[in-house]
Amino acid sequence: MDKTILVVEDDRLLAENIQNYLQRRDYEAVICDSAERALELLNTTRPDIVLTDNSLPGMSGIELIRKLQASAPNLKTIMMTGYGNIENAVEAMQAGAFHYLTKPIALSELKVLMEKAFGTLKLEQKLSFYQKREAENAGFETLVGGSPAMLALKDRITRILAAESLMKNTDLPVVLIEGETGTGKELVARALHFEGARRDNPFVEINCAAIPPQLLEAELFGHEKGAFTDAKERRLGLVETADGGTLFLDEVGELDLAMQAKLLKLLEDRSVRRVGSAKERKVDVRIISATNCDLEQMVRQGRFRKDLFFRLRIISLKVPSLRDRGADVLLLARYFLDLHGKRYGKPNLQFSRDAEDLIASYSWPGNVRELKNMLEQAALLAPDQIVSVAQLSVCPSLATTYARRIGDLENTRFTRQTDNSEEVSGGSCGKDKVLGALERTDWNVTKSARMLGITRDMLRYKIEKMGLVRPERHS
Ligand SMILES: Nc1ncnc2c1ncn2[C@@H]1O[C@H](COP(=O)(O)OP(=O)(O)OP(=O)(O)O)[C@@H](O)[C@H]1O
Repeated sequence: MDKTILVVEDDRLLAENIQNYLQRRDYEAVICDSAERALELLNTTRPDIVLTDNSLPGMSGIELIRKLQASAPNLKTIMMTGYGNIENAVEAMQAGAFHYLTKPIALSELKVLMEKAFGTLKLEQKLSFYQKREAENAGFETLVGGSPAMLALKDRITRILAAESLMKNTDLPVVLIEGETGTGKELVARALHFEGARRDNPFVEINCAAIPPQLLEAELFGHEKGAFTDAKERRLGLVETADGGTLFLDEVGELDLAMQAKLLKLLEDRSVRRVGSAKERKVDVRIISATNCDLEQMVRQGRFRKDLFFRLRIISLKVPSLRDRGADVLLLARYFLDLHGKRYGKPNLQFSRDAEDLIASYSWPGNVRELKNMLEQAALLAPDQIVSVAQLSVCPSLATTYARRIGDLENTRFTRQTDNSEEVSGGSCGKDKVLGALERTDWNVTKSARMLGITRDMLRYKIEKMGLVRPERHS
């Protein structure tokens, strides 16, 4: 990386001193004596850092920083202020400066600051590299499926994106994505972000069910140093991290009422207050949330705020369950078998006829995720090119269904009904019930799964997804 610094200083001697010092350290240093000239030089010198004095003839250094923030936000600016002129330093930082230096300039301090600024730039470049890589796997085409239900969903997403592209600003509407667990809600959220106007900015996700309520506020809104015992440093929250981009709130139905009130405030004021701070900070985030709960029912039960529900559901998307996608089940099964097969060095894996029948007849309570995970195991363990029922039966719940299907049609119907029940699908937002069952059975997964009417695999998945941890016993 070429490291170029533009020094804006009308004291010629000082400017040349700084230039010589930086050049001796292998930096490219260009000097100029006014903010206006600095702006002209931007295109030709393409600096990474602008080091500027404040009192310049014409436009001030602070004004220059403001202009640079607006036109070249990736650039790092550093303000040089007169000794004791702390107001200027504060103003510069508020205008978006990376740092400030007090005059007389200590060259050793300048060196440390340059290293720090270039270190930050490198990290940011790395982040944007990861972001680009992530974007490649997050577009619209990652949503496999051609069933009427999926085509309707894709059509709705396309229409939303088309309408958003006509918007004059990037203040994109809030979206709520509903659907059973594992149906692809996160994939839909990513498609909306990476196909939309905010695609070059961060996509930050948080699973509201996986973080204990007492930690969630600091995680989302950040905290100041010393705000609580473990707050050794000031930390940005995820909302601020997502500034300019999208904040994806997964399992939003798991937020408790106190956090719901804070989220509502964020949606209304577009600002955050870090824990331990009195200051509100403006943020520009697009909020997409997802849930497998029946939020309307939760509103009726007083468990979810009505005003928040309406705020979150400006645009609503429903992702269909896998069992309602007809031939997509096989399409996805072949897609995943191929995907995992290639990963494990087994290209050209195929299903036997029976295996396809079985896949098509099972009700997939864990939806696409269950299918994908099951096929990873099948691909890994496949002894030859044809994947038969025997390889699929590594998934106990599937084996049971198959056994029932061929032995007892009545039972199959029963299984399907059970699998379709709210409890299995997570449609009634089962965290309390899951926890209740686990507590009653002393965390016996088999017994709890039976009690809940779901498979053991499904219960294990839910435990992991909901971040449930068995409490330690105290003797
Ligand atoms: N239509 C699809 N095409 C390809 N892969 C899919 C599709 N739908 C889901 N997947 C894959 O299935 C897995 C689960 O999807 P995802 O995490 O988006 O589901 P979810 O609805 O957000 O789940 P949860 O409610 O548990 O958070 C992911 O690995 C995802 O890539």
